[in-house]
Amino acid sequence: MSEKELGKNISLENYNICFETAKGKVRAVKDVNTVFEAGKVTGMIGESGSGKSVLGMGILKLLASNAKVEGRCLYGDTEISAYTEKQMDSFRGKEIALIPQNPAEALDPVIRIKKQLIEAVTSHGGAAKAEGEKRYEALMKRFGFQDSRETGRKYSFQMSGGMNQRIISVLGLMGSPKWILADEPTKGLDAILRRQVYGVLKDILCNDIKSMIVITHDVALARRLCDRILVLYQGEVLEQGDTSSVLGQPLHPYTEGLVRSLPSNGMVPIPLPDRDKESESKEGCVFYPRCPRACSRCVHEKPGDYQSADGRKVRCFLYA
Ligand SMILES: Nc1ncnc2c1ncn2[C@@H]1O[C@H](COP(=O)(O)OP(=O)(O)OP(=O)(O)O)[C@@H](O)[C@H]1O
Ligand code: NI
Repeated sequence: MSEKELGKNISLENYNICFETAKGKVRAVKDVNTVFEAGKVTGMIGESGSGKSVLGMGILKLLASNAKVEGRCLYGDTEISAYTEKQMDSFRGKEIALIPQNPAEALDPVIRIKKQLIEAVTSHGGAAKAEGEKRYEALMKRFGFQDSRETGRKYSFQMSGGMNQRIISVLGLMGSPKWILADEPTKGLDAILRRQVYGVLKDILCNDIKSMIVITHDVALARRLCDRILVLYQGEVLEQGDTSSVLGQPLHPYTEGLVRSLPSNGMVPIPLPDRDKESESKEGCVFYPRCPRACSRCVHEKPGDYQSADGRKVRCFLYA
């Protein structure tokens, strides 16, 4: 596939996001340096609150108004973090489309399905109406809606969760984007729906879009779907590299713990933070209070991103 179809690499350089709140500053994303490669699926994993969604929404510039961003986000050589809202508006959907976590929130309950889907591509002066109609028909069939006319007349509340999930996938694909950013596509779904969503993502990967960012708690899903993995903890990317090495032979003690906590590996939980260690240091490694392999250096010094022999980057002094 050509760059025209694959899109361009998304690079983050010294990327930081903090929120100004009544209680002070919350640093949600800290010193991220990474490249999401076009043509690959990159998974962002990590526990709740680790900054996965904030990082994803940062790329798309969909952050709350109290957010402050430092550093750069590039699309190819273009600094999209410097784009105006208007520039971003035509960039989203056309280059990178979001498949949001919650279909119910993404769909407008008072507009019929078909109208919403067509407007997604015609309202920004993008595609012509006829073109939109054609794409709508084709995508609805692909996603298993045999009667696209009947379904198109419905409202989202008249459909099941699984149907709405497929509808927002169609919505994401209407603008023929190069990239998909899927935020927790399987969160809160039962096993059957999870399999369905996985099938939908696989289908998109086989037929339409090769460049994807998938945000998930679900390490098993990440292992099956992703070429590359970013492991987040308290806003930092602690380990990044190919899925097989990161999940197969984890290097960072946190990744090690995550992998050992999987049901298939005996569900050994990661120890909770050590209170004394927590109060001991604020400037050291973020994982220090929970780390079974910490050394004295981790208390007051922040590790950098060290490159391992197989090319992954690990934010841990063990690999300095
Ligand atoms: N508008 C905001 N103002 C203040 N803090 C915020 C805001 N939005 C997010 N945060 C904080 O940023 C941190 C990262 O949140 P984020 O939603 O990215 O986590 P996550 O890894 O996606 O978690 P989950 O798996 O639960 O979706 C959290 O501590 C959250 O409370
Ligand atoms: Ni999230």
